[in-house]
This record gives sequence, C-alpha cells and structure tokens, in this order.
Amino acid sequence: MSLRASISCVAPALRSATARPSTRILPVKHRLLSTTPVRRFSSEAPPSGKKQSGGPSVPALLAVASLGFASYYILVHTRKRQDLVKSKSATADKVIEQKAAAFDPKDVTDLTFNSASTHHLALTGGPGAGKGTQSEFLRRDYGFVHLSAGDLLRDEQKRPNSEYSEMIQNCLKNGLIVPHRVTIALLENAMREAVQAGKTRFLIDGFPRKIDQAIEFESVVVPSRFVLYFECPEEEMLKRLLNRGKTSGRVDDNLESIKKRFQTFIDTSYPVIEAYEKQGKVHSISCANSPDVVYGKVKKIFNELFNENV
Ligand SMILES: Nc1ncnc2c1ncn2[C@@H]1O[C@H](COP(=O)(O)OP(=O)(O)OP(=O)(O)O)[C@@H](O)[C@H]1O
Ligand SMILES: O=c1ccn([C@@H]2O[C@H](COP(=O)(O)O)[C@@H](O)[C@H]2O)c(=O)[nH]1
Repeated sequence: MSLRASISCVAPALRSATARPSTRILPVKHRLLSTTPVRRFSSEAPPSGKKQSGGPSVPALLAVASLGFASYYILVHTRKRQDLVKSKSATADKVIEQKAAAFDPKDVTDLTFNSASTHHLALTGGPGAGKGTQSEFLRRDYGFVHLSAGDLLRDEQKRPNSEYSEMIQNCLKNGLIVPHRVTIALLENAMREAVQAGKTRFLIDGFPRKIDQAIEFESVVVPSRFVLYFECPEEEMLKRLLNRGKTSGRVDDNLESIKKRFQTFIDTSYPVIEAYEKQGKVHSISCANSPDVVYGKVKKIFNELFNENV
C-alpha cells in the first residue's frame, strides 16, 4: 500500500479526533431569534371598550414560550453532550491505562510482519541523547535498517500536498507527539519496503514515545525484541541540541522547543520505558561520554544479543 493509501486509512479517525466541537446549534438559535417578529408589550391595562390591540397575542405568547423551551433544551442538551464527551475520553484514558498495565502482547496473532523473522529493536532516550548517532554506527556494522520516527515525520511534513503537514509541523515545534496512527503508518510503509527488499533487522529510533503507540505497534505491526535506553543528563542534552541547532535547520532545535520536548519526554515517553522495563526488555546505557565510548558499550550488548563479534 502506498503512503497515501495507508495514511488515508487512518484519516477518518484523525479527522474526527481533530474536528472542532459542533456549533450547529448556534445558527439555528440565531435564526429563531431573528425571524421572530418584533413586538412591544405594555404593562398598562388596555383602554376599556376598545378592541385589545397592544397586548400579547396568543401566537406571541406561544413564540416566547417556545423560545424559552428551545433555549432550555439547547442548554440541557449541550451540557449532556459535554458530559458525554468528558466521560468518553475518561473511559478511553482508563482503557489505555488498563492496557498499559497488562502490556504484554504474547497472544497477538495478526501481525503485519512475522515476529519470528523480523527483529525490531527500539532505541529510546531523551532528545539529543545520541540515538541517531548510535543508530548510524549500528546500521553500518550490523546491517540494521535504521528508521527514525522523527525523520519520517519530517519527510511527511515536507511532502507536497500532505494533509498532515501543518499538524506535524505544529507537533514538532511544540514537542508534542503526533497521533500514533500517522507515525505507525509511516513506519509500517518504510518497513514493508525494506522487507520486500529482503531486510529483516530493524532499528527504530525515537519510537515508541507514547503508550498508545507502543500498544498499537506491538499488537498490529511487530513486537519489539528489546529496548535500548540512552540515559543522558538534561544539561548535556541541552548543550548538544543547541549546538546541533546551529546547523540542523530543525524547527525544534531552539531553547523554547527543547524545553517542551524535555517535558514531553518526562511526562509521556518515560512511562513507556518503565512499561518495557517491567517486561525485562530494557538495556540502559549512559551516554555522557564521547560517541565512540558510548558505542563501545552498545556493541557489547549487540554482540551478545546477536552472537556476533563486531
Ligand atoms: N556521545 C556524544 N557526545 C557528544 N555529542 C554527541 C554525542 N552523541 C551525539 N552527539 C551530538 O549531539 C547531537 C544530538 O545527537 P543525535 O542527533 O544523535 O541525538 P538524538 O537522540 O537522535 O536526538 P533527537 O531525539 O533530537 O533526534 C548531534 O549534534 C550529535 O553530533
Ligand atoms: O514517535 C514519534 C517520534 C517523534 N515525534 C515528533 O518528532 C519530534 C522529533 O523527533 P526526534 O526523534 O527527536 O527526531 C518529536 O519531538 C515529536 O514532536 C512524534 O510525534 N512521534
């Protein structure tokens, strides 16, 4: 399936997730008000013996009553809808929480890729920890296909006519996580192409970053073999990112975006590492050394894992 085809499969869900709340009731209300004839009512008693002309007529009273009823109905209905939306999202959060607690996709049968022949390793760590740098070494020495979720999103953002361009740009700038279906569709497409070319070892850099991504990817695409977590002090990552920002041209390599990315890492991405830790899949490596020293530690783990001696 092409990128567009694959992405458009997820479009309805995305569109409904990003749709603004309906404002349909507002114009109707205004129409009711503007089409009601203007009448002036007086509290004085009508002159006796004369035909009553200025007092409220039955249709006018009916119009006022129905206006009152309509306003009341709209108020109650809107409140009910708001409550429903709130309770629906609370339920969705609960479901994600429950799934996260039982996050062990052993009984998955319908994967896109065969988990026995496809090895997927996840590379995680804070922004600027050195994931991309180490991935490049691993690609060179172990024949991994290196897929960076951030790079795929940046490519999609720049793709002419991408309907997700603006949304991705906004997420990148603000360090927010792009809705998982978009990122997973991009990863899945890239993996499919590589599998067709006979590749089976995947290094997925900077993903998963949110628990919903992890659940979806593991249960639909392929489970991860293990997760390499690059630990790095925040001040070191900040220094590296600001330095990279001098030449990278990335919209998020600036102080304001970096702060937001750090916060997202703490609030949203670190819990994913904790979830994998419970499964015994995480290998942590300290990154506060030169790239070569860090790679020495990475190689030790990979040589053991793949029984190789690179
Ligand atoms: N061990 C290291 N010591 C010093 N600088 C490093 C080290 N590893 C990477 N760098 C430099 O730090 C910057 C960030 O590295 P890299 O792009 O590999 O990080 P990343 O974790 O992939 O970042 P991001 O998540 O933002 O894409 C780069 O300029 C890179 O050259
Ligand atoms: O799964 C993902 C991965 C990344 N993003 C967004 O991309 C930027 C940059 O990612 P890098 O890995 O640092 O290149 C990240 O801050 C997110 O905004 C994402 O949404 N989902």
